[in-house]
Amino acid sequence: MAEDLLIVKNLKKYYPITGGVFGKEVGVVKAVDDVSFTVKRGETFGLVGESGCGKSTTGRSLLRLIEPTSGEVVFDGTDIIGLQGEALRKMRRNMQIVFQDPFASLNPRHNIEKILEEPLRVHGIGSPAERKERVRELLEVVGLSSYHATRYPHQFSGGQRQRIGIARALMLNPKLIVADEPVSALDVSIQSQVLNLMQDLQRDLGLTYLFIAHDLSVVRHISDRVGVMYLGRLVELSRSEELYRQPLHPYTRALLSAVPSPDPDAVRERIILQGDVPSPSNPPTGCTFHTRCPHVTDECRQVRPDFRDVGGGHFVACHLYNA
Ligand SMILES: Nc1ncnc2c1ncn2[C@@H]1O[C@H](COP(=O)(O)OP(=O)(O)OP(=O)(O)O)[C@@H](O)[C@H]1O
Repeated sequence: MAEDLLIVKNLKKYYPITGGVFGKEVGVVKAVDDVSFTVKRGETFGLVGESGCGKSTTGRSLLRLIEPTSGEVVFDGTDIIGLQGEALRKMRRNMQIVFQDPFASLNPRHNIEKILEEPLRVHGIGSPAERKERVRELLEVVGLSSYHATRYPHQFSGGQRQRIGIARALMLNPKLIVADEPVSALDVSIQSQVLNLMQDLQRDLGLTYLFIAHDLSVVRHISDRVGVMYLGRLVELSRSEELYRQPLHPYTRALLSAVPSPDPDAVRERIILQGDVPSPSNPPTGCTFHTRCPHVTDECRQVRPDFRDVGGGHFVACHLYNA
């Protein structure tokens, strides 16, 4: 069995920008622009970056909820980009998503039983009695009770709704869960409960997570490895402890300088990013971060840095680390 459950290679998603009376294509938004990474079986890969950097588009493209413009996505040994019809449907059972806003993703007119049963019905799995049983089982697994099955989404708190979102994702026994900002809408006190639940489920069910967040402190403890995105590209990728101990890319360092350190004696440089994130429809030449980088040189303005392994699987796209 291959170690990598998911291999993403040169993934791109460009959205056309149309204009004029004839709706001609006048440009493109490079939401995801040549992203490559792998996720090992059983690991949690955190994908972080500011709003609009392309995290969600990456997560959805690799589930084929959005059609990527180009690239390769190999899941469990199968390139899923070319899959259609029944083959795609079968593959999708193994890859599920948990959304940020559990309320928006749950049909308010359906009770929990109907919501949770739906994936099983769609895939023609089990008899009505077996499906009912599975719903009750999953409610217990996510820390709710079987009597919750007859209630409606509005009767639950935010944290409970996210537990329901997680139960729905688990109904088909997936191998991979893309968790797209699963705790961002929750109170801080509830966030850690949901994160702990996700970690317990990962251990008990052997799940693999792609965990998307804008907040580096949220992914820190849950992730084995972390990829940092900026303007549609990965700028740094490394094991989680290493990224927090020794961030290399000036963008990662700036993001981390805004996160309070658990060590009160740690002296962190304060980096204030200049200006706003440029538009992904007109990204800067060379290194796309150069317009905001405190270390910018002429080379950065002209030459796009390679995404290089600087040792032990720590990748960075920055001219500061050229050999
Ligand atoms: N359907 C679309 N049409 C055009 N542009 C889009 C579309 N969806 C996303 N974009 C643009 O693509 C870029 C990446 O968006 P994406 O939602 O993936 O970012 P994100 O990092 O997940 O941000 P957020 O956390 O705010 O969702 C943004 O500039 C966004 O405006």
